[in-house]
Amino acid sequence: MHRFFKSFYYAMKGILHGFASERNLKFHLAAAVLTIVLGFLSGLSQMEWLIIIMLIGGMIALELMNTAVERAVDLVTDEFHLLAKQAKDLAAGAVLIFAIASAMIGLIIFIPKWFL
Ligand SMILES: Nc1ncnc2c1ncn2[C@@H]1O[C@H](COP(=O)(O)OP(=O)(O)OP(=O)(O)O)[C@@H](O)[C@H]1O
Repeated sequence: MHRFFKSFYYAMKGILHGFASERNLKFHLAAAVLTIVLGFLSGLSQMEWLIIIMLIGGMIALELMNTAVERAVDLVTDEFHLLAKQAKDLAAGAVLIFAIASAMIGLIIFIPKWFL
């Protein structure tokens, strides 16, 4: 049990470090708060809330993983290296794909509530 709480403690430290140091994570947090406020104003269904929670959680988790890749690459080299570039660009690409999919799903959920 002690090990479990220690892992939880370090995971929380990682999350806090991510939000404190990464501009993108601050942006995602602001977008998440805005989405939740809009969700309450729009009267989302239970299923819509489940989707929104999954998207917000997935987006933040993916951005934390992207930051971890950046840190790991920077630890290995601070010189230009094609593999370092590919690793960072691939991780950033994963974030971008999830962000685009999230934005599209968000529009599909919210547009009918406000404009149709
Ligand atoms: N060691 C490296 N070798 C080659 N290319 C690199 C290297 N480090 C970074 N790059 C390139 O520069 C881009 C930006 O890298 P950087 O580490 O500044 O991350 P970032 O996308 O600006 O993220 P953040 O704003 O969170 O720091 C990478 O996507 C990659 O294409």
